Amino acid sequence: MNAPLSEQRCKPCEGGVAPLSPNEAQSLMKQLNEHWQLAEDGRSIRGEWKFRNFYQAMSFVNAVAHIANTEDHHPDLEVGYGYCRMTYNTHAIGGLSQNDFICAAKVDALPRT
Ligand SMILES: C[C@H](O)[C@H](O)[C@H]1CNC2=NC(N)=NC(=O)C2=N1
Repeated sequence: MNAPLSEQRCKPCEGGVAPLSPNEAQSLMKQLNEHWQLAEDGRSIRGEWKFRNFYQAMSFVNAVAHIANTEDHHPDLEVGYGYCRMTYNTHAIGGLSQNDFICAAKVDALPRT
């Protein structure tokens, strides 16, 4: 049995491996919370969060940035007053890897205010 995604660490990825298949991606989606959606083309996952104000949104996004820095795997972020939207994919392979799901699970494990 593998460790939960949120306890795994990202592995450096510089290409040369196949992206996850749609079936593999669908199966990993079950370990993420309801914020996340698998893109129709199966090449990215996207999440949206609502917050009471700018402070809460920025606090969340700073914690997400910390995950990105410690895992060396980086989301695309849109953030503003009361909202954050986030997309993960693995640029090096033009699709999804386990790294995307590890980071998404770590985002899900963040404490919410
Ligand atoms: C070696 C290291 O894994 C790569 O440079 C990382 C950095 N962060 C990254 N982030 C994302 N989202 N995709 C990548 O392919 C990627 N590559």
